[in-house]
Amino acid sequence: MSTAATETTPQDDVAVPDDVLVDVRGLKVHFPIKRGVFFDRTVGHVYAVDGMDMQIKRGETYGLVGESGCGKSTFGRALLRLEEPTEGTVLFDGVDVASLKGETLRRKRQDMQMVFQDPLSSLDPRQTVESLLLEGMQAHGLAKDGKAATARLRELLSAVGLPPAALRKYPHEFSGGQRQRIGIARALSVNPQLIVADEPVSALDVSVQAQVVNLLEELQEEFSLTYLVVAHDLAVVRHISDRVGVMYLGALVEEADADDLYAMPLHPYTRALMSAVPVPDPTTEDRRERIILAGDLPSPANPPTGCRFHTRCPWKQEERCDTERPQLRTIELEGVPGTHRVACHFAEQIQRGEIQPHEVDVSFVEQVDAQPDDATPVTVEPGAP
Ligand SMILES: Nc1ncnc2c1ncn2[C@@H]1O[C@H](COP(=O)(O)OP(=O)(O)OP(=O)(O)O)[C@@H](O)[C@H]1O
Repeated sequence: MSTAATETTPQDDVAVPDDVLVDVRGLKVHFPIKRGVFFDRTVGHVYAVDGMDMQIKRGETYGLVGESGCGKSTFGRALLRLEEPTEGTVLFDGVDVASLKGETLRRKRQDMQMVFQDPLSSLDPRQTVESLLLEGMQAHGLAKDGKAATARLRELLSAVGLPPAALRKYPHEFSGGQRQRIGIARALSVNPQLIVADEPVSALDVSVQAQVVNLLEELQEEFSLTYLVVAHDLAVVRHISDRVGVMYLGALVEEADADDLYAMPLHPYTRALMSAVPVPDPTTEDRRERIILAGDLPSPANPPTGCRFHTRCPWKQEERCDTERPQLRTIELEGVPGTHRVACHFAEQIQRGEIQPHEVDVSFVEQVDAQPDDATPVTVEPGAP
């Protein structure tokens, strides 16, 4: 397979194409670690997001995956300016979110909403569903007259598959799946363009997960929504996403159209993550290597030098991996023009099989449970035997 690569850096000064809703360049969110009696001494930083560079296109679903602690949630929150960026820019519809203040920021927030993992903790238990939904609408001047507001509330409930009687109830009176529907209705209530869904189904029973994923897909179609879905679960992300980004210790290591990424993972970390997901049809052709990663995720307060993944990488080569941090590069694979990006010095050689993994147990998975096409999401535990 022939490959060619072009270097891109987060700071490249290129115009944002019309089809891009969110353009993120060199985004960093570092949290100070405070010590001392009055917590007035900064003794270090947690490099939660450390150089994110990506675009989300209008109307697409971008799935962001990675292990717990890699910075996914912080990144999602920073897009909505719920976290202050330390460095870098987030352009939303051409406007630099970091430059907004007061009323302009509040108005922009109407276009960007968040759906959380645990609806119970994100919904005030003392408020009825009616009050929860009205709150955001009123804050943005969308529920001026009572009759129109009531009609809108009913419309929202119907959109998320809840009966009008739900309006008078409190969050604890609903099941987990229903509560997530309320959380989604609340996000929808202000007519956003972008919804950041942070682990939207991981707190739900497996049987309910697919229903909520299907609902998100239906709503996207109906309301022309753009989604960033943040999840540790590759199966959920695969099901719902047009494109997928894989995050490791604060930055993307790989990004591609979902089908391409799953068909041809190029980064060693993506390969390891994927190798832990059961295949739908474990025939001889579909057998694949299971890669066991050595060690835990390093602390984001003390990330490794060079390639962040080098301490666990089964393909690690010589010194360059220890000392030089690889940039995300566009890899042009035959038949897949220019949409696959990877941050690995040796991606092409690994892909061509010129470099083999070492010091790890790489074995073929003989037997995995067959999964139907709309497979139940599977929790990915990198490194699990
Ligand atoms: N407000 C904060 N102050 C200090 N450290 C923080 C803060 N928020 C997050 N962190 C740290 O930043 C790192 C990234 O956290 P984040 O929640 O973004 O990761 P994640 O990939 O979403 O993981 P999870 O799925 O467990 O939420 C973690 O080490 C976390 O402890």
